Amino acid sequence: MSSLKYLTGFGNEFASSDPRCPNALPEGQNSPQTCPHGLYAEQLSGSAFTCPRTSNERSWLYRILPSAKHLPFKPYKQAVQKGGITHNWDDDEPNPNQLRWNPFPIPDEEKDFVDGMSTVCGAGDARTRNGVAIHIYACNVGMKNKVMYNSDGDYLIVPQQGKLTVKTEFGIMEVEPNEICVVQQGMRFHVNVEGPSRGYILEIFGTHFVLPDLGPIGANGLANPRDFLTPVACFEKVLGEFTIVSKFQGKLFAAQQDHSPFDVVAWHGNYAPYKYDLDKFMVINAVRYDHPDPSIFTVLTAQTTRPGVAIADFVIFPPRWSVHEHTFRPPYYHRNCMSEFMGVIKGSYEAKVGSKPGSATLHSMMTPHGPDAACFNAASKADLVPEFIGKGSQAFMFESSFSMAVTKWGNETCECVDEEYYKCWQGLQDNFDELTV
Ligand SMILES: O=C(O)Cc1cc(O)ccc1O
Ligand SMILES: [Fe+2]
Repeated sequence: MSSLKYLTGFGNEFASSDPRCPNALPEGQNSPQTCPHGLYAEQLSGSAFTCPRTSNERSWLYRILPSAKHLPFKPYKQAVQKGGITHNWDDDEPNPNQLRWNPFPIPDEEKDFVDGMSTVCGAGDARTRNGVAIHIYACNVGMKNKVMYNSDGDYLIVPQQGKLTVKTEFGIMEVEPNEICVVQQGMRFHVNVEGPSRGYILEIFGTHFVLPDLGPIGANGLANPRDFLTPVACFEKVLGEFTIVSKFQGKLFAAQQDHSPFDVVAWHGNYAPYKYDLDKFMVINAVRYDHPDPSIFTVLTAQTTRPGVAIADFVIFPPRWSVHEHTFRPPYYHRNCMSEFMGVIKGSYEAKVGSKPGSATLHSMMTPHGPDAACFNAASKADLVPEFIGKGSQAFMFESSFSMAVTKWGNETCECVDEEYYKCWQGLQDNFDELTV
């Protein structure tokens, strides 16, 4: 059981001060002539200064040394032979096929979170602040004196195997599989792992995740704000060589500094990392007939400027009761004007018999998909008694309004593309009863 403490709530105006150094938060103002304990004041802005209050995000950090004290950045090369991070969406030819990846391999050789990250697909642009990228991480050692920050966007991290200890400037979070965390643009973070670890990352450029509106659902439900956990201030004063890796315009750069960036003694504001336990999701569904759209399972959404249209939604398929009458209960067959990237955290996904943890699928814009033949045949004949589905399972979807390109690594060099995927629909029979026409 972890002894870490957290602040509760989504997007609150938090304030946190490391109890080892009392009264470190300046009172009544953000930038006193001299800060308590000789600290430096530093603002981290997550939105334009002039954003409306509802979307204005910033935090004030009181730290031993300002982030500016580092040596110049130079290009950083990930220790990978194939793959790695890219925003080059013309890396390969467009691929409209139904795609499935067998569980992404975890390397045998030592690899940390930064070097173990490769981009599968994405679209849009970090420079013009509108886009999305999906990455896989597969690693087995903690980052040594290496610390990362993302200048391009926010990371929503979905661990599938192995607990992550994510140390940030704001404090430390432990994130287990079936939990997620969000580390926003600019925040320095360090990832420690306890062994072979793997997961999925949704990156958004240009905005931040919010909770979806609830409309007629009312004031409560889906992911409840009080279940989001933000770390508390926890500083270290460590002198020594630190490598700061910056992801900037889709490329990595590294700079050296002689002190730990985790030297924030106190902070306040509403721009802070958080984690969420997917088991806390309050599931809503049909209780009479028909299969609702999966938007009912949205945990977090990153909206475009078009009302209701997301750069990306994070959607889960949690264990739940299925009670619909005279209904084909699994997902319907469909073609979507959105891109659907799905992964499996544990168990398997209800529409695909035998789908495996650590695997993924991509059904791109207008690419037809739906239950495989085995699922269709079973569900068409099933006795429609109330049934608890997905016990011990958790699948999820990153759904995006962007038409995503698959990278060369995603199409080929990851070496886990399931070339047979299309076959799962080939067994579907023509059941048309011509006698009734
Ligand atoms: O394709 C999928 O499996 C995801 C999905 C699930 C669902 O319940 C309805 C629509 C949908 O796209
Ligand atoms: Fe779908």
